[in-house]
Amino acid sequence: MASSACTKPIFPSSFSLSSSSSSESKSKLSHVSFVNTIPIYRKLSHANSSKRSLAVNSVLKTVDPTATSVGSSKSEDVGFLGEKPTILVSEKLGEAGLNVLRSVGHVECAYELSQEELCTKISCCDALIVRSGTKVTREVFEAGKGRLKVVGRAGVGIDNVDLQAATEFGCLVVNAPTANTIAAAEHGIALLAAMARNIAQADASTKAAMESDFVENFSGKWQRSKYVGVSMVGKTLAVMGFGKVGSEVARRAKGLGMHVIAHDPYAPADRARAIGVELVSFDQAIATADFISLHMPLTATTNKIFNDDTFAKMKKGVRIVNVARGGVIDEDALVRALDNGIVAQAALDVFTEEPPSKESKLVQHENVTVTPHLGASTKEAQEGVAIEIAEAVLGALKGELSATAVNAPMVAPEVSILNVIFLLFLSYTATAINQTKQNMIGSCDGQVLSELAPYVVLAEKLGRLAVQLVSGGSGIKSVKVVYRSARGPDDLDTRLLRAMVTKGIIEPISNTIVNLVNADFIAKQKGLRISEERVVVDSSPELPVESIQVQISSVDSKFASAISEGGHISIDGKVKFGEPHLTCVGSFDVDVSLQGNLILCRQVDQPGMIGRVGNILGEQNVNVSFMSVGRTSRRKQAIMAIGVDEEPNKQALDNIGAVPAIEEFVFLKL
Ligand SMILES: NC(=O)c1ccc[n+]([C@@H]2O[C@H](COP(=O)([O-])OP(=O)(O)OC[C@H]3O[C@@H](n4cnc5c(N)ncnc54)[C@H](O)[C@@H]3O)[C@@H](O)[C@H]2O)c1
Ligand SMILES: O=C(O)[C@H](O)COP(=O)(O)O
Repeated sequence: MASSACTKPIFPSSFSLSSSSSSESKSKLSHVSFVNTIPIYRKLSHANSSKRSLAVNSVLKTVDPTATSVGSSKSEDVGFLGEKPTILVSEKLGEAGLNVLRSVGHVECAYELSQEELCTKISCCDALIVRSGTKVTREVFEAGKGRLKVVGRAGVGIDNVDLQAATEFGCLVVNAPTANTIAAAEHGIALLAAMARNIAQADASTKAAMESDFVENFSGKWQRSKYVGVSMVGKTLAVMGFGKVGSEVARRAKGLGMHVIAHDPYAPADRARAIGVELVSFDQAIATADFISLHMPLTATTNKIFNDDTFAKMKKGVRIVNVARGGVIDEDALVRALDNGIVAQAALDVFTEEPPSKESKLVQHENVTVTPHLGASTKEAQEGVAIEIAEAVLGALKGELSATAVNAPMVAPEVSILNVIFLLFLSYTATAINQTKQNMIGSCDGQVLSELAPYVVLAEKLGRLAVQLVSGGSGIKSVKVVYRSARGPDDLDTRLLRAMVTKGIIEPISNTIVNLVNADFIAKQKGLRISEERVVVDSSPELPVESIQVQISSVDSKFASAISEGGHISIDGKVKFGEPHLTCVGSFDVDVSLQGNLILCRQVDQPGMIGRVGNILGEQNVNVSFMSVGRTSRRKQAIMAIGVDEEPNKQALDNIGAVPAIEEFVFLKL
């Protein structure tokens, strides 16, 4: 059992305020010293109530006016006041990173802890550093309550960290997203070649023959004909997920003389072109590939995306490599596909359950090569992630904003209205956002949140809708957000709204949590250019924003009517009666409350359409919440926007598509 003796926490567990205001006209918030490690957005001036601005206090020193005593383990000249931080490292971390941590804190390396041991130790720690093997559950955050300030994930995937719990307990989670990219790509290529040439099987057979008492001179076991492989040159490799790792795999496969295609609905086409890779649809990729290499994140959309249906569409004899996440493959379906020969071989570094159970038919399958999640395990990558994460964790402990923060902390409402804004970023659903809004707004003293809150919800929903209108195979590169407002640029700070549009666009297509801290960083990392335009309109300056328009350029749309005359996907929204509404799709005016889900149909304007679609939905017990029709002119083209509480099943959607007057339709989740 782990020791439970604790040294003093480096910071008190609650915020303390030191007010030194001499002028009533200045906000008390500008005089607050936050005795914590939470990145804070500080309100610079509140003197002119019509001018509201947010500013990032990028290196917020943690000044505790009460902390004056100097103890023997004080850490000075490194940005910490009070005791040195205690940092628990629960999985092997590169020495260079450990040295960075040791230079400022007490570092304890304790590997293979049980959950109980981890919970005991964590109550004495300010920071925890893990890889993918430690499950950082709600219980861990509960045990670390009041002390644990930051969890550092020395790698990319954060699926082993309960982000919601981290957020609720005010614990920042940071990762190291770039330092192991090359290692993962190299491992993908290593598995590809090993699989094509049966390296693992041949190695095992040859060694087994040497150990056997029954063979002499390898008689019958020098299996040259059994392990004839396949060549890679000239073969088609489909890279599924053309992000950091996928594009490096593609680059290397080109060097091996392979014909490389890629599927990634959100990758910029010019990045693919630059590497000489053609972006294709999912079906085209899997139907034409001789080899398929998986590099997408595990999200609700990609979960078991390789299943009986998709294996059936593959070329017989295809070979599959997975160094992404086990969950993107239905493992039972893969066993079936291997048994019936659709998949000739698979090489897997990752599994739904890690380590897999002893009974796993997949791991035991003779045509499967496995490694125990070694993608990131090179000396170089481990040194790289160790330094990257050590710096991120120490920065977070000093109160610096981290570009690799994947959540944001929840703080007491009385601290700052600006901190409350973070809460909106933590809310994954509209309901949660609304609840948060209801719970928090009343207790806040500023106006920034209360006036922007409904627009924050609108901005995220417009982003979420717009990205769902992009058809597969085309990359999103450029997004423009147009704000129509009666206020001048100085009176409207749109960073929060821009971040929410970014969140709405990115979160449905990745496993990245976007917040105010990391929105611009994530957008840049994904090659997404978000530009903004403000149009001054003649309306009430009481409203911060009259309407928001989200445009996505140079992409095809699943719903052609969403393309405006300017040639881009374009949707507009407004806040009406405190609720977000969709007011324009492409060139069609509509008016539908953005709640639940949405069906957009284009049809020839004629009587009876609302009834027909309403009946189809009603038959499937789908409740229509709102409906609006916008048309070019009488009896010409019209768009019907239908808000629905439930998700219609396939039958209902097929029936809508079969209505003769309906020319196109799309179902969108809000
Ligand atoms: N085995 C290992 O040790 C190891 C090491 C590093 C990364 N990884 C894993 O590899 C994966 C990729 O990592 P990365 O750093 O390249 O991430 P990334 O975010 O840079 O790239 C992921 C790409 O997948 C794309 N994508 C999202 N949804 C998709 C879909 N439905 N179909 C196709 N593409 C889709 C995204 O647009 C993005 O371009 C992650 O799952 C990560 O956890 C594993
Ligand atoms: O997500 C990642 O970074 C990889 O899967 C590596 O995980 P690891 O740090 O546990 O090797």
